Amino acid sequence: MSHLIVGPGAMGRLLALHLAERHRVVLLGRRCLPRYQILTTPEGERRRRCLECLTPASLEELDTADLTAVHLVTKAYAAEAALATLAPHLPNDTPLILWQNGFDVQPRLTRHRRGPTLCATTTEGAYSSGDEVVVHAGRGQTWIGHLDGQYSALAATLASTLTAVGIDTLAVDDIRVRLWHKLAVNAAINPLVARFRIRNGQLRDRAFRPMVDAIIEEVAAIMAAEAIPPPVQGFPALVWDVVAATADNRASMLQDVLADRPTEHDAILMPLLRAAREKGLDTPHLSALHQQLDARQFPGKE
Ligand SMILES: NC(=O)C1=CN([C@@H]2O[C@H](COP(=O)(O)OP(=O)(O)OC[C@H]3O[C@@H](n4cnc5c(N)ncnc54)[C@H](OP(=O)(O)O)[C@@H]3O)[C@@H](O)[C@H]2O)C=CC1
Ligand SMILES: CC(C)(CO)C(=O)C(=O)O
Repeated sequence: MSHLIVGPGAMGRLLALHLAERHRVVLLGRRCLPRYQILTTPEGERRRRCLECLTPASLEELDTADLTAVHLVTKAYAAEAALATLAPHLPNDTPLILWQNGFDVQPRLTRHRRGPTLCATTTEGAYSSGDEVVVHAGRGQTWIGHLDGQYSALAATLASTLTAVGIDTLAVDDIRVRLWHKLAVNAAINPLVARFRIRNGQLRDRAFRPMVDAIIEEVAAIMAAEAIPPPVQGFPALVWDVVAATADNRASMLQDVLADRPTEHDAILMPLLRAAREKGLDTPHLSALHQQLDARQFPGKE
Protein backbone atom coordinates (compact mmCIF):
# COMPACT_ATOMS: atom_id res chain seq x y z
CA MET A 1 0.00 0.00 0.00
CA SER A 2 1.46 3.37 -0.90
CA HIS A 3 0.32 6.93 -1.37
CA LEU A 4 1.57 9.38 -3.96
CA ILE A 5 1.38 13.05 -2.95
CA VAL A 6 1.45 15.40 -5.93
CA GLY A 7 2.26 18.94 -4.75
CA PRO A 8 4.60 18.73 -1.76
CA GLY A 9 3.68 22.11 -0.26
CA ALA A 10 2.19 22.78 3.16
CA MET A 11 -0.89 20.54 2.92
CA GLY A 12 0.83 17.91 0.76
CA ARG A 13 3.67 17.41 3.22
CA LEU A 14 1.28 17.53 6.18
CA LEU A 15 -0.55 14.57 4.63
CA ALA A 16 2.69 12.86 3.63
CA LEU A 17 4.26 13.10 7.06
CA HIS A 18 1.12 11.70 8.69
CA LEU A 19 0.60 8.89 6.16
CA ALA A 20 4.27 7.94 6.39
CA GLU A 21 3.69 6.82 9.99
CA ARG A 22 2.05 3.68 8.57
CA HIS A 23 2.39 3.64 4.79
CA ARG A 24 4.91 4.06 2.04
CA VAL A 25 4.67 7.64 0.76
CA VAL A 26 6.19 9.16 -2.35
CA LEU A 27 6.19 12.91 -3.06
CA LEU A 28 5.97 14.27 -6.58
CA GLY A 29 7.09 17.87 -6.93
CA ARG A 30 8.39 20.15 -9.63
CA ARG A 31 11.78 20.16 -7.92
CA CYS A 32 13.70 17.95 -5.50
CA LEU A 33 13.08 18.51 -1.81
CA PRO A 34 15.37 17.54 1.08
CA ARG A 35 14.93 13.80 1.84
CA TYR A 36 14.48 14.49 5.53
CA GLN A 37 11.27 16.36 6.24
CA ILE A 38 10.22 17.76 9.59
CA LEU A 39 6.68 18.13 10.88
CA THR A 40 6.15 20.59 13.74
CA THR A 41 3.00 19.47 15.52
CA PRO A 42 0.45 21.93 17.00
CA GLU A 43 1.95 21.02 20.39
CA GLY A 44 5.41 22.10 19.20
CA GLU A 45 6.90 18.59 18.88
CA ARG A 46 9.23 18.07 15.90
CA ARG A 47 8.94 14.79 13.97
CA ARG A 48 11.55 13.94 11.35
CA ARG A 49 11.00 11.44 8.53
CA CYS A 50 12.78 10.40 5.38
CA LEU A 51 10.50 10.72 2.32
CA GLU A 52 11.10 9.64 -1.24
CA CYS A 53 10.71 12.58 -3.65
CA LEU A 54 10.23 12.30 -7.40
CA THR A 55 10.19 15.01 -10.03
CA PRO A 56 8.93 14.83 -13.64
CA ALA A 57 12.48 13.83 -14.64
CA SER A 58 12.44 10.77 -12.36
CA LEU A 59 8.77 9.77 -12.80
CA GLU A 60 9.83 6.56 -14.62
CA GLU A 61 10.89 5.27 -11.19
CA LEU A 62 7.31 5.43 -9.88
CA ASP A 63 5.98 1.96 -9.02
CA THR A 64 2.24 2.12 -9.56
CA ALA A 65 1.63 -1.57 -8.79
CA ASP A 66 0.61 -1.11 -5.17
CA LEU A 67 -0.55 2.51 -5.33
CA THR A 68 -3.48 2.95 -2.92
CA ALA A 69 -4.23 6.54 -3.88
CA VAL A 70 -2.87 9.67 -5.50
CA HIS A 71 -3.47 12.86 -3.52
CA LEU A 72 -3.44 15.96 -5.73
CA VAL A 73 -2.48 18.75 -3.35
CA THR A 74 -1.31 21.62 -5.55
CA LYS A 75 -3.04 24.97 -5.56
CA ALA A 76 -6.20 24.91 -7.70
CA TYR A 77 -4.62 26.81 -10.60
CA ALA A 78 -1.78 24.25 -10.84
CA ALA A 79 -3.80 21.06 -10.44
CA GLU A 80 -4.53 20.17 -14.05
CA ALA A 81 -0.95 20.76 -15.24
CA ALA A 82 0.38 18.63 -12.37
CA LEU A 83 -2.02 15.82 -13.19
CA ALA A 84 -1.18 16.00 -16.91
CA THR A 85 2.47 15.29 -16.10
CA LEU A 86 1.51 12.24 -14.08
CA ALA A 87 -1.36 10.91 -16.23
CA PRO A 88 0.71 8.84 -18.71
CA HIS A 89 2.17 6.90 -15.75
CA LEU A 90 -1.08 6.40 -13.86
CA PRO A 91 -3.42 3.42 -14.26
CA ASN A 92 -7.02 4.56 -14.84
CA ASP A 93 -8.35 2.71 -11.81
CA THR A 94 -5.99 4.35 -9.29
CA PRO A 95 -8.06 6.48 -6.89
CA LEU A 96 -7.36 10.22 -7.14
CA ILE A 97 -8.21 12.61 -4.31
CA LEU A 98 -8.52 16.34 -5.01
CA TRP A 99 -7.63 18.53 -2.02
CA GLN A 100 -8.07 21.98 -3.59
CA ASN A 101 -10.10 24.80 -2.12
CA GLY A 102 -12.77 26.35 -4.33
CA PHE A 103 -14.97 24.54 -6.83
CA ASP A 104 -13.10 24.76 -10.07
CA VAL A 105 -11.01 21.70 -10.90
CA GLN A 106 -13.24 19.31 -8.95
CA PRO A 107 -16.20 19.11 -11.37
CA ARG A 108 -13.91 19.15 -14.44
CA LEU A 109 -11.60 16.37 -13.26
CA THR A 110 -14.43 14.27 -11.83
CA ARG A 111 -16.19 14.42 -15.20
CA HIS A 112 -13.22 13.92 -17.50
CA ARG A 113 -11.08 11.41 -15.65
CA ARG A 114 -11.76 7.74 -16.09
CA GLY A 115 -11.48 6.03 -12.71
CA PRO A 116 -12.44 6.99 -9.16
CA THR A 117 -11.95 10.68 -8.38
CA LEU A 118 -12.88 11.89 -4.91
CA CYS A 119 -12.78 15.35 -3.35
CA ALA A 120 -11.58 16.26 0.11
CA THR A 121 -12.15 19.44 2.07
CA THR A 122 -10.43 20.17 5.33
CA THR A 123 -10.16 22.63 8.19
CA GLU A 124 -6.65 21.39 9.04
CA GLY A 125 -4.18 24.28 8.88
CA ALA A 126 -0.56 24.02 7.74
CA TYR A 127 2.19 26.25 6.42
CA SER A 128 5.66 25.65 5.06
CA SER A 129 8.71 26.95 6.79
CA GLY A 130 11.21 26.47 3.99
CA ASP A 131 11.63 23.26 1.97
CA GLU A 132 12.37 21.08 4.99
CA VAL A 133 9.76 21.99 7.61
CA VAL A 134 5.98 21.99 7.60
CA VAL A 135 4.15 23.49 10.54
CA HIS A 136 0.83 21.93 11.51
CA ALA A 137 -0.79 25.14 12.73
CA GLY A 138 -4.11 23.72 13.86
CA ARG A 139 -5.95 20.42 13.88
CA GLY A 140 -9.29 20.26 12.08
CA GLN A 141 -11.81 18.03 10.42
CA THR A 142 -11.61 16.55 6.94
CA TRP A 143 -14.45 15.26 4.76
CA ILE A 144 -14.05 13.04 1.71
CA GLY A 145 -16.47 11.87 -0.94
CA HIS A 146 -17.41 11.73 -4.61
CA LEU A 147 -19.27 14.69 -6.14
CA ASP A 148 -22.18 12.43 -7.14
CA GLY A 149 -21.99 10.27 -4.01
CA GLN A 150 -20.38 7.30 -5.85
CA TYR A 151 -17.46 5.18 -4.50
CA SER A 152 -18.76 5.32 -0.92
CA ALA A 153 -16.80 2.19 0.12
CA LEU A 154 -13.56 3.71 -1.23
CA ALA A 155 -14.31 7.01 0.55
CA ALA A 156 -14.90 5.09 3.80
CA THR A 157 -11.60 3.17 3.43
CA LEU A 158 -9.64 6.35 2.72
CA ALA A 159 -11.35 8.14 5.62
CA SER A 160 -10.28 5.40 8.04
CA THR A 161 -6.74 5.35 6.58
CA LEU A 162 -6.43 9.12 7.16
CA THR A 163 -8.07 9.01 10.59
CA ALA A 164 -5.72 6.21 11.67
CA VAL A 165 -2.72 8.45 10.99
CA GLY A 166 -4.15 11.47 12.80
CA ILE A 167 -6.05 13.31 10.04
CA ASP A 168 -9.57 13.06 11.40
CA THR A 169 -11.68 12.28 8.32
CA LEU A 170 -15.31 11.46 7.61
CA ALA A 171 -16.60 9.86 4.42
CA VAL A 172 -19.67 11.79 3.21
CA ASP A 173 -22.10 11.64 0.31
CA ASP A 174 -22.61 15.43 0.21
CA ILE A 175 -19.06 16.61 -0.47
CA ARG A 176 -20.40 19.00 -3.14
CA VAL A 177 -22.37 20.91 -0.49
CA ARG A 178 -19.39 20.93 1.87
CA LEU A 179 -17.11 22.28 -0.86
CA TRP A 180 -19.60 25.09 -1.58
CA HIS A 181 -19.85 25.93 2.13
CA LYS A 182 -16.05 26.14 2.41
CA LEU A 183 -16.07 28.26 -0.74
CA ALA A 184 -18.62 30.61 0.87
CA VAL A 185 -16.29 31.07 3.84
CA ASN A 186 -13.25 31.60 1.62
CA ALA A 187 -15.13 34.06 -0.62
CA ALA A 188 -16.23 36.16 2.36
CA ILE A 189 -12.83 36.23 4.07
CA ASN A 190 -9.91 35.74 1.68
CA PRO A 191 -10.32 38.46 -0.97
CA LEU A 192 -11.04 41.17 1.62
CA VAL A 193 -8.16 40.31 3.95
CA ALA A 194 -5.86 40.06 0.93
CA ARG A 195 -7.02 43.44 -0.36
CA PHE A 196 -6.66 45.27 2.95
CA ARG A 197 -3.71 43.18 4.20
CA ILE A 198 -5.33 42.45 7.53
CA ARG A 199 -5.66 39.40 9.78
CA ASN A 200 -8.99 37.55 9.69
CA GLY A 201 -10.16 38.93 13.06
CA GLN A 202 -9.89 42.54 11.83
CA LEU A 203 -12.87 41.88 9.55
CA ARG A 204 -14.96 42.43 12.70
CA ASP A 205 -13.84 46.08 12.81
CA ARG A 206 -16.41 48.71 11.96
CA ALA A 207 -14.67 49.58 8.68
CA PHE A 208 -14.80 46.03 7.29
CA ARG A 209 -17.86 44.38 8.87
CA PRO A 210 -20.39 45.86 6.37
CA MET A 211 -18.22 44.67 3.46
CA VAL A 212 -18.24 41.11 4.81
CA ASP A 213 -22.00 41.26 5.37
CA ALA A 214 -22.57 42.51 1.81
CA ILE A 215 -20.53 39.62 0.41
CA ILE A 216 -22.32 37.07 2.58
CA GLU A 217 -25.62 38.41 1.24
CA GLU A 218 -24.50 37.95 -2.37
CA VAL A 219 -23.06 34.50 -1.64
CA ALA A 220 -26.19 33.33 0.19
CA ALA A 221 -28.39 34.42 -2.75
CA ILE A 222 -26.20 32.50 -5.19
CA MET A 223 -26.21 29.39 -2.98
CA ALA A 224 -30.02 29.52 -2.79
CA ALA A 225 -30.26 29.86 -6.58
CA GLU A 226 -27.88 26.89 -6.96
CA ALA A 227 -30.03 24.86 -4.50
CA ILE A 228 -27.11 24.49 -2.09
CA PRO A 229 -28.74 23.99 1.33
CA PRO A 230 -27.49 26.53 3.88
CA PRO A 231 -25.53 25.32 6.90
CA VAL A 232 -27.75 24.77 9.98
CA GLN A 233 -26.54 28.00 11.56
CA GLY A 234 -26.98 29.98 8.30
CA PHE A 235 -24.24 31.57 6.13
CA PRO A 236 -23.66 34.69 8.29
CA ALA A 237 -23.00 32.65 11.45
CA LEU A 238 -20.86 30.16 9.49
CA VAL A 239 -18.60 32.95 8.23
CA TRP A 240 -18.43 34.97 11.45
CA ASP A 241 -17.66 31.83 13.49
CA VAL A 242 -14.69 31.06 11.22
CA VAL A 243 -13.54 34.70 11.48
CA ALA A 244 -13.60 34.38 15.27
CA ALA A 245 -11.93 30.96 15.29
CA THR A 246 -9.14 32.12 12.94
CA ALA A 247 -8.90 35.72 14.20
CA ASP A 248 -5.07 35.69 14.37
CA ASN A 249 -4.61 34.00 10.98
CA ARG A 250 -3.16 35.56 7.92
CA ALA A 251 -5.44 33.82 5.42
CA SER A 252 -3.87 31.87 2.57
CA MET A 253 -4.78 34.52 -0.03
CA LEU A 254 -3.14 37.26 2.03
CA GLN A 255 -0.02 35.10 2.41
CA ASP A 256 0.04 34.60 -1.36
CA VAL A 257 -0.31 38.33 -2.01
CA LEU A 258 2.42 39.19 0.53
CA ALA A 259 4.74 36.61 -1.05
CA ASP A 260 3.89 37.87 -4.55
CA ARG A 261 2.47 34.49 -5.58
CA PRO A 262 -0.66 33.83 -7.68
CA THR A 263 -3.87 33.53 -5.66
CA GLU A 264 -6.72 31.01 -5.86
CA HIS A 265 -9.23 33.80 -6.60
CA ASP A 266 -10.51 32.17 -9.79
CA ALA A 267 -11.21 28.84 -8.07
CA ILE A 268 -13.03 30.57 -5.22
CA LEU A 269 -14.85 33.47 -6.90
CA MET A 270 -15.49 32.29 -10.46
CA PRO A 271 -17.91 29.45 -9.56
CA LEU A 272 -19.98 32.04 -7.69
CA LEU A 273 -19.78 34.64 -10.45
CA ARG A 274 -20.63 32.07 -13.15
CA ALA A 275 -23.63 30.81 -11.15
CA ALA A 276 -24.76 34.42 -10.54
CA ARG A 277 -24.52 35.24 -14.25
CA GLU A 278 -26.53 32.12 -15.18
CA LYS A 279 -29.24 32.96 -12.64
CA GLY A 280 -29.31 36.68 -13.43
CA LEU A 281 -28.14 37.76 -9.96
CA ASP A 282 -26.32 41.03 -9.29
CA THR A 283 -22.95 40.62 -7.53
CA PRO A 284 -21.26 44.05 -7.40
CA HIS A 285 -19.10 43.23 -4.36
CA LEU A 286 -17.89 39.80 -5.50
CA SER A 287 -17.27 41.11 -9.03
CA ALA A 288 -15.20 44.05 -7.77
CA LEU A 289 -13.08 41.78 -5.57
CA HIS A 290 -12.47 39.38 -8.45
CA GLN A 291 -11.50 42.24 -10.75
CA GLN A 292 -8.99 43.61 -8.22
CA LEU A 293 -7.35 40.22 -7.70
CA ASP A 294 -7.31 39.53 -11.43
CA ALA A 295 -5.73 42.90 -12.21
CA ARG A 296 -2.99 42.19 -9.65
CA GLN A 297 -2.24 38.80 -11.18
CA PHE A 298 -2.70 39.61 -14.84
CA PRO A 299 -1.85 43.32 -15.27
CA GLY A 300 -3.04 44.56 -18.64
CA LYS A 301 -5.77 41.91 -18.99
CA GLU A 302 -9.09 43.42 -20.11
N1 LIG B 1 -2.33 24.98 3.76
C1 LIG B 1 -3.52 24.84 4.35
O1 LIG B 1 -3.64 24.97 5.59
C2 LIG B 1 -4.73 24.47 3.55
C3 LIG B 1 -4.69 24.33 2.17
N2 LIG B 1 -5.83 23.96 1.49
C4 LIG B 1 -5.79 23.83 0.02
O2 LIG B 1 -4.84 22.85 -0.35
C5 LIG B 1 -4.24 23.21 -1.61
C6 LIG B 1 -2.73 23.23 -1.43
O3 LIG B 1 -2.43 24.29 -0.52
P1 LIG B 1 -0.99 24.48 0.13
O4 LIG B 1 -0.36 23.17 0.41
O5 LIG B 1 -1.16 25.44 1.22
O6 LIG B 1 -0.21 25.17 -1.09
P2 LIG B 1 1.36 25.29 -1.30
O7 LIG B 1 1.58 26.43 -2.24
O8 LIG B 1 2.06 25.27 0.01
O9 LIG B 1 1.73 23.93 -2.04
C7 LIG B 1 1.44 23.67 -3.36
C8 LIG B 1 2.53 22.75 -3.86
O10 LIG B 1 2.22 22.33 -5.18
C9 LIG B 1 3.45 22.29 -5.90
N3 LIG B 1 3.21 22.25 -7.34
C10 LIG B 1 2.82 23.25 -8.16
N4 LIG B 1 2.76 22.80 -9.44
C11 LIG B 1 3.12 21.49 -9.40
C12 LIG B 1 3.26 20.48 -10.39
N5 LIG B 1 3.04 20.73 -11.69
N6 LIG B 1 3.67 19.24 -10.00
C13 LIG B 1 3.91 18.97 -8.71
N7 LIG B 1 3.80 19.89 -7.71
C14 LIG B 1 3.42 21.13 -8.07
C15 LIG B 1 4.18 23.52 -5.44
O11 LIG B 1 5.54 23.41 -5.78
P3 LIG B 1 6.52 24.68 -5.96
O12 LIG B 1 7.12 24.86 -4.61
O13 LIG B 1 7.49 24.20 -6.97
O14 LIG B 1 5.67 25.83 -6.40
C16 LIG B 1 3.93 23.39 -3.94
O15 LIG B 1 4.86 22.51 -3.35
C17 LIG B 1 -4.83 24.57 -2.00
O16 LIG B 1 -5.91 24.42 -2.88
C18 LIG B 1 -5.33 25.12 -0.67
O17 LIG B 1 -6.39 26.05 -0.83
C19 LIG B 1 -7.00 23.69 2.11
C20 LIG B 1 -7.10 23.82 3.46
C21 LIG B 1 -5.98 24.24 4.28
C1 LIG C 1 -10.76 29.66 6.61
C2 LIG C 1 -9.55 30.46 6.15
C3 LIG C 1 -9.99 31.81 5.66
C4 LIG C 1 -8.69 30.60 7.37
O1 LIG C 1 -7.68 31.51 7.25
C5 LIG C 1 -8.87 29.73 5.04
O2 LIG C 1 -9.30 28.66 4.64
C6 LIG C 1 -7.71 30.29 4.31
O3 LIG C 1 -6.87 30.96 4.90
O4 LIG C 1 -7.65 30.03 3.10
